[in-house]
Amino acid sequence: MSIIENHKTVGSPLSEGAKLRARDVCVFYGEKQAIYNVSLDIRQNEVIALIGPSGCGKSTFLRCLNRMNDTIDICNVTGEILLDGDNIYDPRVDVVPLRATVGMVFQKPNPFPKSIYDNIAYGPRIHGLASSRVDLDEIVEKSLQRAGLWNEVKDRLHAPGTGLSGGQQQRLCIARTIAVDPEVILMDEPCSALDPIATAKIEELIDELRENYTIAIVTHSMQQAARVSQRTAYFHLGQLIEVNATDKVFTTPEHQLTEAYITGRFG
Ligand SMILES: Nc1ncnc2c1ncn2[C@@H]1O[C@H](COP(=O)(O)OP(=O)(O)OP(=O)(O)O)[C@@H](O)[C@H]1O
Repeated sequence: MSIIENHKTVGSPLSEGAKLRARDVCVFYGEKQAIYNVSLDIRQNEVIALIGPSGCGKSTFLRCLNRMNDTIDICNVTGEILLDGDNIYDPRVDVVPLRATVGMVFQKPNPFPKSIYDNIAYGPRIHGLASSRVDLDEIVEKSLQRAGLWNEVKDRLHAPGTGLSGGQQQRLCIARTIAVDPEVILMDEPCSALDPIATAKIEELIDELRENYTIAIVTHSMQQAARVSQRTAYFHLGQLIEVNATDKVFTTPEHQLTEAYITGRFG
């Protein structure tokens, strides 16, 4: 029997007082199963990194956490995901406010073809978060400040967002996520399109954001996982193999598959 058929998750996938709890989550694309019975808690104000070889299901699992997989017709999710104890897959849940509370930043910066100001103001307008122009101005400024972009753009708020550098665009997308008052931010390889300097800025920002938000980040870079996260979850062929404190995962992993991956024997 292969290791994977026989595996039991090691580490501590469950915890007290978690912000998000995934229980026995399976994901299917049509007939094909991509995630197998994953149970994992994500704690308040932590950065958790999801790592593993290409195709192991990191992004699929991340997208379960704010029902982004609902946008893929053939995708079917079973199991339970609780946000502060409430099942986000309950049919009564409206995914629009859910995706504001559990926001997402994608691999490639995707600003709207609008001004910097309107990129940030768009969400608060739809969600009715500002009662006046002054309110809206305040949200825009605060979000850009939290995303570490305010000083670079405050004199050109009405210039197109697409005119910013790649790293600035990604911080704009983070500011846009922040503007609708999220509690959790999901990041799917947010630095893979960025140079090392822009990457360092986003990593610094992730560390600052942890004070106010809970963050789950998918990354291919083990150095990045080590730099930004407190816990790391290792996925392999759709299964959660190990979750532990990040320094433990990278120094004394409990599972031989984790060890093989971090030492570069596959992946
Ligand atoms: N929209 C889709 N339709 C069908 N199959 C999909 C779809 N998205 C992902 N898959 C399949 O699900 C499995 C997990 O893919 P996923 O993208 O979640 O992995 P990943 O670990 O994030 O990979 P990578 O590191 O390459 O981005 C793969 O076998 C992939 O081919």
